[in-house]
Amino acid sequence: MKTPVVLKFGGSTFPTHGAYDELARGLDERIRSEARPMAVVVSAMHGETEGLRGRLHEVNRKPEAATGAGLLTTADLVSAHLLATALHRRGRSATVLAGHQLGLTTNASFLWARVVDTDPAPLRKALSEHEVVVVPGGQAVDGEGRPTWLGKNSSDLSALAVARAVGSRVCEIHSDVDGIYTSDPHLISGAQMLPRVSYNMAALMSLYGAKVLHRRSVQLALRHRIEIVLRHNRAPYGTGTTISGVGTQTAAVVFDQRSLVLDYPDDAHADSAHHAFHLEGLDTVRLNRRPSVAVVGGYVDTEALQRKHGVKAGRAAGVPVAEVRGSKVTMHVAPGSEDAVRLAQRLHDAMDFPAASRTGVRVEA
Ligand SMILES: Nc1ncnc2c1ncn2[C@@H]1O[C@H](COP(=O)(O)OP(=O)(O)O)[C@@H](O)[C@H]1O
Ligand SMILES: N[C@@H](CC(=O)OP(=O)(O)O)C(=O)O
Repeated sequence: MKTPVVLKFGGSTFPTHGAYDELARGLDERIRSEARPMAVVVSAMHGETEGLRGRLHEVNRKPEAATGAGLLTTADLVSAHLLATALHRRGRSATVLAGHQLGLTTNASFLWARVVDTDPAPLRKALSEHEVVVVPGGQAVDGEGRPTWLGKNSSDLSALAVARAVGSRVCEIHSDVDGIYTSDPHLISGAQMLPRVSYNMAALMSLYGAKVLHRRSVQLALRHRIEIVLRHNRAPYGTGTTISGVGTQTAAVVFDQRSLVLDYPDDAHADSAHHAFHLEGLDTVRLNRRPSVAVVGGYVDTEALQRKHGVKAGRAAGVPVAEVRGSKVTMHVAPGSEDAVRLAQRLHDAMDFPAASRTGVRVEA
C-alpha cells in the first residue's frame, strides 16, 4: 500500500451541511490526482460539542466524566458520517473508524485522556479496503473499551496520532486560517503569517493560546518527526505554515479570550494548583512574577478541579496575553476579554516586524 495521506479538517470547515459535499468534491479531486489512500480526521460542526455539553448540564449539573466523554465525542462522529456519506454520493469508497475501532487506547482520564497505546492494524486494514477512512477527532477508548475524550479541540492530536500509526511523514491540518500568524488574525490587525515555524515555537505558541494547533499534537509531531502543514479549509486549500525542525526566531502576541489567570495568596498555593491542573492533563502556565496560574483555552471547571485536589480556589484576575520574543515570554494580564484584544493589539503594534513581510497576509474569514 502507498503511504496514506493524512488530512484534518477542523470544525470551522463545516458551517453548514453543504460544506460536507464541498469537502467531498475537494477530496475526490485529490484522490484522482494522487491515487493514495486517505485518512481524514474531522471535527464536529462548529458549536455542536458545546451544544451537547449544555444539554448534559441541563440534565445533571455534575455529570460523571465518563458520561461527558461518551456524549461530547458523538458530535465529531456525526460529522465523520456526514463526510462519509457525501463521499459515497460522489462514488468514492469511504468508511468511518470511530474511537472504539481505531486502535487508540488511552488512560481513564475521561475528559483529557492521554494515549497509552496505538495499534496501527485497524487503520491499515481500513485504508487497504477503502479510498477514504474518516476518523472522528478526539475519540478513543480506555483499557476497558470505555469512550474517552482527548480533550477540547483535540482533533489535531487525533490527526497526528493517525499519521504516526500509518507511518506518514506529513500531516495536513486545515482550518479557517492558512497558518500560524504573529497574533490571532481574526482579532489583531497587521498579524502576519509565519511560513516556517519550528516545533518548539509552535508548541510554545499553542501553550499560550494560539488555538490554531493543539499543543500535544505538536509534541507528538516533534517526537516522531512528522511535518505539520497548515492549510486553508476551502478550495484551493492554500498552504501557509510548515512546522518542522526548522524555523526562524519569532516574535508574536498570543492569547485566547477564554483563558483565565487565577491569583493565589502565595507561591506555595499557586504551585499546588499548577501541579493539580497538570495532573489533570490541562495546559496551565505558572506565572513567574506573581503567585498565579494561567489556565489556557477555557472550557474547564477550574473550581471543581481545585476542590477535587484539595487546593484553595484561586481568584479570577483576568485574561493572560503572552508577548513572545523568541523563547522569551512576558505574560501580561488584561482585566477582561475585550481588554485582552486591545492590549494584544498595542503589544503587536509595538513589535518591530520587517516591513516587507507586512504584505502577503492571507486570511479568509
Ligand atoms: N496566532 C494565531 N495564528 C493563527 N490562528 C490563530 C492564532 N491565535 C488564535 N488563532 C485562531 O485559531 C483559529 C483556528 O483554530 P480553530 O478555531 O480551532 O479552528 P478549527 O475549528 O478549524 O480547528 C482561527 O480562526 C484564529 O482565530
Ligand atoms: N469536538 C471537538 C472538535 C475539535 O477538536 O474542534 P476543532 O478541530 O474545531 O478545534 C471540540 O469541540 O473540542
